[in-house]
Amino acid sequence: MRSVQDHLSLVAASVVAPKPVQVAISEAQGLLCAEEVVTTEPLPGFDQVAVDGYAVRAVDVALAGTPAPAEMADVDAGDLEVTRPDDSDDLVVHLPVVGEVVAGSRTPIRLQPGQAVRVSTGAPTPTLADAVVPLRWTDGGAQRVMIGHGVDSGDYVRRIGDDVVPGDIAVREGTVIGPAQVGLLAAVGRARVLVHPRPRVAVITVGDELVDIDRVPGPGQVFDVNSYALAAAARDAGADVHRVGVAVRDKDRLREVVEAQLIRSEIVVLCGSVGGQASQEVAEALADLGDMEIGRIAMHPGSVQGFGLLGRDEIPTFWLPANPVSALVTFEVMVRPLIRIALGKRQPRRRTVTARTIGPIASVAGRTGYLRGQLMRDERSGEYLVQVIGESPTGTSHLLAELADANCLIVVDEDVEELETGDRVEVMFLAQRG
Ligand SMILES: Nc1nc2c(c(=O)[nH]1)N[C@H]1C(S)=C(S)[C@@H](COP(=O)(O)OP(=O)(O)OC[C@H]3O[C@@H](n4cnc5c(N)ncnc54)[C@H](O)[C@@H]3O)O[C@H]1N2
Ligand code: MOO
Repeated sequence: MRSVQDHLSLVAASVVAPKPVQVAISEAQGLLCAEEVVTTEPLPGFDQVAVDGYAVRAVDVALAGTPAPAEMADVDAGDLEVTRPDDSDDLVVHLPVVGEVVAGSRTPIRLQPGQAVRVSTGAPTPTLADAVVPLRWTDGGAQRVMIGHGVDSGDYVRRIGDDVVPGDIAVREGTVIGPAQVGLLAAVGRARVLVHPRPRVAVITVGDELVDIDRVPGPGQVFDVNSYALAAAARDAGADVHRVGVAVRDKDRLREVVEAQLIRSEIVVLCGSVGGQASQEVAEALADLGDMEIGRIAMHPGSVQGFGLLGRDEIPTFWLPANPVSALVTFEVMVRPLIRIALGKRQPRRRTVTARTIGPIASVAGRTGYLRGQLMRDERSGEYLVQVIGESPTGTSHLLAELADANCLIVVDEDVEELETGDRVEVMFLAQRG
């Protein structure tokens, strides 16, 4: 019997990541960037107004909002006036408003000393203006504006290159492209980006008793659960999935179905009939396509598994055991990491933590156990606690509802048969629920 680690090393060595491709940035979400996206233009691309208000020279409004001297005469320097309103001890500055610039305006406006320009957020800053007085500190005047509060040079102005300057890396190679990265790509004018594409995964189920969910099962027949569940697991891992569904077991027809998937996939997953009588027939169908090795892996559930490099392009092809829990657990342990490697992920494995058991756990000696569990956190100590779902470690691989209740897999070492309450054990997170 081969150990999980040895089998995993063998299958992982076989994966060939698809070549990076250019995709539209709207298609890039969730994928890994395969290039250093170097900015060629500054961002913002020009000095911009950051708030609705009046563009001014800060020196012209320096007195606004300052206490009036005890004795003062109104200052009138050309069009600029400084006065003290009757109802206040503080000075205000009055400036002529010589124009208006809105966002998107193409005609540059020049401001002379002692003038103001009405501006809106995103508008190009008028030449010579070095600050904007927000509307709320003014009377909103159209011909002349009264300003009750001074600003410093640079206030409420976004400088060219504030965000990124030419030569900056907007998105690094290896970064997962999320909403902010998509935004940055658009901001620097990139319509397309080089990414690691999703590996294509085909899922085929085999079994005489299987019918698709759009049919009514006859006596002894069951719905094909696994092609749906495995397709969902592959998609969850990041693959581009083709769910073939139930294939007939006839040797020639099955070979054709598998062959058709080998030329359009990076990974093929077959599920069903690997352990029992029917396996011979499936094995014969696959024999023409390459060596499929069927053996026992030291894990439970899901010890019987097949793996081979099939077709002209030696496509990693898994043959997974069909009990629904075994199918999903073997996918989790063996196939998911391959999909993650093909995606370019640095960390292909699920996050694991050490947890303390809150009850005894039985496992099968000589095999690594992947048991359904409920992971919790002790509110006071912050420590992880874990409870196994179900009692028996064997004969329960059909209990899919138990897996649906689990939020983790408890990973029990090969040489451990019994964990006692309070023992420490490794736990693998499954997807977060709720
Ligand atoms: N001769 C042996 N028989 C079996 C062994 C063994 O070692 N030697 N191991 C048993 C264990 S444990 C498992 S797990 C399975 C291995 O998987 P198979 O692929 O051979 O399983 P099947 O016999 O095809 O099906 C098992 C079980 O699962 C149901 N099933 C099958 N496909 C689907 C599907 N797509 N959706 C839902 N349910 C499915 C099937 O009806 C059976 O009840 O083999 C044992 N036998
Ligand atoms: O090998 Mo089976 O997957 O234990 O139920």
